[in-house]
Amino acid sequence: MLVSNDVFVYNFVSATWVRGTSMPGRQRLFFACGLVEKGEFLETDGLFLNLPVSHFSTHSIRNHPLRHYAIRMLENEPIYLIEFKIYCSKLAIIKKEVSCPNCSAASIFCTPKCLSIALTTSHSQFVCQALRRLCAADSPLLHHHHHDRHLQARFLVSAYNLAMVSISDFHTLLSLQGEPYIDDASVFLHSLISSICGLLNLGEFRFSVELTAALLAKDKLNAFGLMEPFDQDKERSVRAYGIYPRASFFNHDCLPNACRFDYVDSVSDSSNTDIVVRVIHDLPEGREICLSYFPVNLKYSERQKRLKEDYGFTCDCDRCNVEVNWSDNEEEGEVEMGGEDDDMDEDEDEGDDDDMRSGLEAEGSDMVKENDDFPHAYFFVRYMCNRDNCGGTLAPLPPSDARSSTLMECNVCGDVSNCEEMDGN
Ligand SMILES: C[S@@+](CC[C@H](N)C(=O)[O-])C[C@H]1O[C@@H](n2cnc3c(N)ncnc32)[C@H](O)[C@@H]1O
Repeated sequence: MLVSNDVFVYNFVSATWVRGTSMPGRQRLFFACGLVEKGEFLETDGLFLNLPVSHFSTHSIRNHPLRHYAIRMLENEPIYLIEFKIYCSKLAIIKKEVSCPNCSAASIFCTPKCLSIALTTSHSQFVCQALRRLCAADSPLLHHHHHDRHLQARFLVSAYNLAMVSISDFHTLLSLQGEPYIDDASVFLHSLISSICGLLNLGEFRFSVELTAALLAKDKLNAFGLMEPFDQDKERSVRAYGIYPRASFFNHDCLPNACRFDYVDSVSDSSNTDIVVRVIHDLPEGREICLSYFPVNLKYSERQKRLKEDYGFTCDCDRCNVEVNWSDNEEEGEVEMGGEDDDMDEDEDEGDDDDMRSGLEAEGSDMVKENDDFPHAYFFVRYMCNRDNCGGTLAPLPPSDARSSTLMECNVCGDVSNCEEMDGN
């Protein structure tokens, strides 16, 4: 068994997943401790992985430049930040909004009841006052700086509120990976929070620039971005960030064996913000279950840059170990494999793909073939969506009646295709 101390065991559907700390330099991973069949999923139970994002209708989501932060810690009332307002979390779609009477410019709720619940939790007096002051703050630095500074300030207000309303949830947030790094941004944000909130009494924690920097680091390394709906003609942007404490234990791999789905726009109740992680293909016992932190079709240099800058590590996954030896031209070759601009065009590479497919299928579900110049070609053919400008990853729908599904769903555009047809059966 690949686990040592700090082990947590969860049961999901028919698979057992284990989180342990055994790998050198890598911590708290999910491991399959039995065969995990393709499509099986880490089921959100509406508790720790459930992150309601918005109560807007699909139409208004599309037309609203939403960006928000959410913290949902266990059963704590979540906090949602969208642009410069805080939204409640109760319902996915509401007809009429209710504003907080004290900071109407900053916070909106779905019903009066929801507002009254929030007043003792996510929208405490502290948050209400801090938001009012933050909206009124006319710091040239805020205007000067990136728009992200506002979002970070909102995140900090939410995080510090957590320390006051649920210390155990605050502990959970602080237990996530991410070391404090004191730089100009954290110093600026800490003094901003100090100026609008005063000296916070956080019990066992000392309100300090170190703590602010630690919170910012947790956010940076662990927040999940929930994207705007897919639109073939537009670049997709993030509309929400959320911290899902347990889902954030998944490490990254450039050829992931699991991928994340959300159904923000297609589910009409509050579970529309559940995160669902599904494995892409069967996994043997002991295999680490990894996600890709960004679309899988990025080039080696782009992936390394993002992982270094955003997550602070150098990736040495199997795919990177092959691509590190590629010349720039070869790298270009990979990206253009399917056409001019990052898209797959199956026709062009049909012959090669077929060879690769049969070779790898004969080997079982392991995608990496040693001594091959392009061992992951199969992955792109089989598991990358080929819709224009999509770049999503395909995973089978969950198994039903003990049978694996042959339907593959794209985690970006939502298209469902039949893999038997793809295989020509
Ligand atoms: C969302 S957390 C993943 C879970 C984390 N390992 C933990 O123990 O909580 C992201 C961080 O995990 C580490 N990480 C994730 N994937 C990694 C990989 N392939 N190699 C090395 N470190 C990785 C990096 O420090 C990254 O910033």
